Amino acid sequence: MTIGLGTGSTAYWTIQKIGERVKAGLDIRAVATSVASETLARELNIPIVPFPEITHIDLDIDGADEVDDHLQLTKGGGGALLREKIIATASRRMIVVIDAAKKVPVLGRFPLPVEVVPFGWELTFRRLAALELNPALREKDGQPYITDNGNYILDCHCGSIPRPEALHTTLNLIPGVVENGLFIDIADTVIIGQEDGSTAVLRRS
Ligand SMILES: O=C[C@H](O)[C@H](O)[C@H](O)COP(=O)(O)O
Repeated sequence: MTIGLGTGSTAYWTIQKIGERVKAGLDIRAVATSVASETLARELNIPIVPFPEITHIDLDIDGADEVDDHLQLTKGGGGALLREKIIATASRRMIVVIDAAKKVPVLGRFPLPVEVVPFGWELTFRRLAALELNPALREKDGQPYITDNGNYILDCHCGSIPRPEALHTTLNLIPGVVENGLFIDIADTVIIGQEDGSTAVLRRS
């Protein structure tokens, strides 16, 4: 199988486990959704397949920042949303792993990350502000945070998102927006780790 490796503190453990199984003889190859996850995979001797050789991706396993009742997701808290969405939408199946605190009835408690090109980002910022999305430029060490793709992130403190499909379309039609963190109709299965150590599984109907 060809496996998509997610990004973040939850995906980290998935990659560790896959690394253990590869060491024990599991025959898979992988594609990573961030520089950090690719570095980790290489350290664990998980074979990384170059893009020209990929004909299909069987399964993508990733974390999320929020999951709603319809299995729509918010992602990008770690800044990897663009690569994550490219890999997730190219995969036959996507499994999302979260802890129970990330399962919400309606998205919006977690700020929605929007990746934008640095050129004229202030204009893009104003477009988002005009939509009352309350954007904030993500920073690291007092400088704009730079994604693996050389872009900026605007975190939108927009509150409840009752119609994520509509917001997703609105955002991606704005010139300067590269991608947003709403993953619509992409996740097939969500595995929720509960505080008592058990898991709950949600599946797209
Ligand atoms: O950009 C980062 C990704 O979308 C992560 O999968 C998401 O932020 C969840 O990360 P974590 O498992 O660290 O909470």
